[in-house]
Amino acid sequence: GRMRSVKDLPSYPGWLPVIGHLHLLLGYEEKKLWTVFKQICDEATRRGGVMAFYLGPSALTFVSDPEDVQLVSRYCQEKHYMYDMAKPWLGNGLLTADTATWKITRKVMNLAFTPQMLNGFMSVFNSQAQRLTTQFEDNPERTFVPHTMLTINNLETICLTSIAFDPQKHKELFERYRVAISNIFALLVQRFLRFWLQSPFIYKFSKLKTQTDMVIKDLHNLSNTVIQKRKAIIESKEHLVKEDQFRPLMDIILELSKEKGLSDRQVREEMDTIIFGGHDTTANTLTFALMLLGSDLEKQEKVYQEIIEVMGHSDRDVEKEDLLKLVYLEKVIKETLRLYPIAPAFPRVSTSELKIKTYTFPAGSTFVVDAFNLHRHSVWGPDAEEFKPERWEKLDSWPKEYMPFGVGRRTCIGKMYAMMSMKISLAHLLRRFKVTSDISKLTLKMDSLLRPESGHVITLELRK
Ligand code: HEM
Repeated sequence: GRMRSVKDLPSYPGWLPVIGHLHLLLGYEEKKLWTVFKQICDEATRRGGVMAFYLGPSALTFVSDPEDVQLVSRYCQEKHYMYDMAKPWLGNGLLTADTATWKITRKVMNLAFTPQMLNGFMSVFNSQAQRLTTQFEDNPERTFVPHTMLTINNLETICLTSIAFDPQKHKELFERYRVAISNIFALLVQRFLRFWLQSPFIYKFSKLKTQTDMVIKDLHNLSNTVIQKRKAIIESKEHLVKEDQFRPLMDIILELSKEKGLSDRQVREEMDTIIFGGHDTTANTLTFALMLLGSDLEKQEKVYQEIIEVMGHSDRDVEKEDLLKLVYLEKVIKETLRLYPIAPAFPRVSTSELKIKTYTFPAGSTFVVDAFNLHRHSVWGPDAEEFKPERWEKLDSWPKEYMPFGVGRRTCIGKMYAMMSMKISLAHLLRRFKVTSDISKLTLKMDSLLRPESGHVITLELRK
């Protein structure tokens, strides 16, 4: 058939000259952002799986059909300028780096994210899961929103494993860091949504910039201090490390940095990026998993029976060997990430001409991969909306219609870390408690991630 140009693309209703669809984003509110975003994604699906949404004059093309998503993930490596808004904090760390820089640093970082390193983290994952279980048990309420406890636990874990910062020893500093990190994203998203502030000139004189700069200064101070201290420790002592022994990521990266010529600043940017990438991602996924299992007691029982089969009726730590045997639990986590991909969409920019359906896109076009709808595409079958961990028995381990950890080469570096830590947390929690909840009451919101907004209460019953 005849190829058409971008101008012929169906466009989302409500387009206005000059500003395009930006006015739809006005009135910043996380819940609204998710509502608008979901409407755009759903409309794109209705319009045949490819549709434009205009940020001013520049089009974002939404795609959610498996073949189109494949093309975009293969041919569009460059990140969108909206990532630049996080650069004052994360600099050229993996997440925000331009492709040329990323190619070099990702190779170095891959050398740190090894199975040995993860095995060394098992003790931290286990003690953090024990801690969480105790907190749930000590909570005076049997029915409560677990989200804050999960989020704090998640941040503690990433601080321990990445920079060996122990929140129990530095309670005040940790609390300051926790508040700063929860503020920074709200501030960055505000800049994006108050689109006039995207202009560096206007932004320069705004109150938002003053606020943001202060928070970033705090965040940088903390990571700089911790890194410098650690560097001194490493250099002052003989560093004998046994295999499988815990070593924070930073040690490995500091070592590699000498070999590979990373500056102190680069080390800081990578550590800040790791902490950002891992600070509440597993917490959100765990909240969704508890909601799903709490609303389906039959499947929860199946998980429980598996845990008992593998670990017996003890409260011992989860060992490396156990992880491989907790196969149904793994399916539960995958299915949770299918229905609730915490990163529901990824913007990417093409570096060459690209043909999608009947349209020809020039280099420099922006696509938004809509993972939320991809995960509900008809290829998943008529029960795509249902929580069915069993479906994974018949699927490839990572089918191409499944992208909870991102697209193309710039996928999540923390995927194995996340799977391991979530498995361990759930094994500890689910053998101690029976969870009930009502997922039909769950509402969602979005800032940098997809999060529960309300209705995410759970009720715990201690298992005998
Ligand atoms: C359930 C847990 C997690 C999910 C669903 C998840 C998802 C993702 C996704 C979708 C991306 C790609 C983002 C994009 O294209 O812009 C990504 C990138 C990244 N994630 Fe994760 N993530 C998780 C946990 C973690 C953890 C625990 C860490 C750190 C230990 C981490 C560190 C990173 C980093 C550094 C990147 C940038 C990678 C690069 O561009 O090279 N993530 N993650």
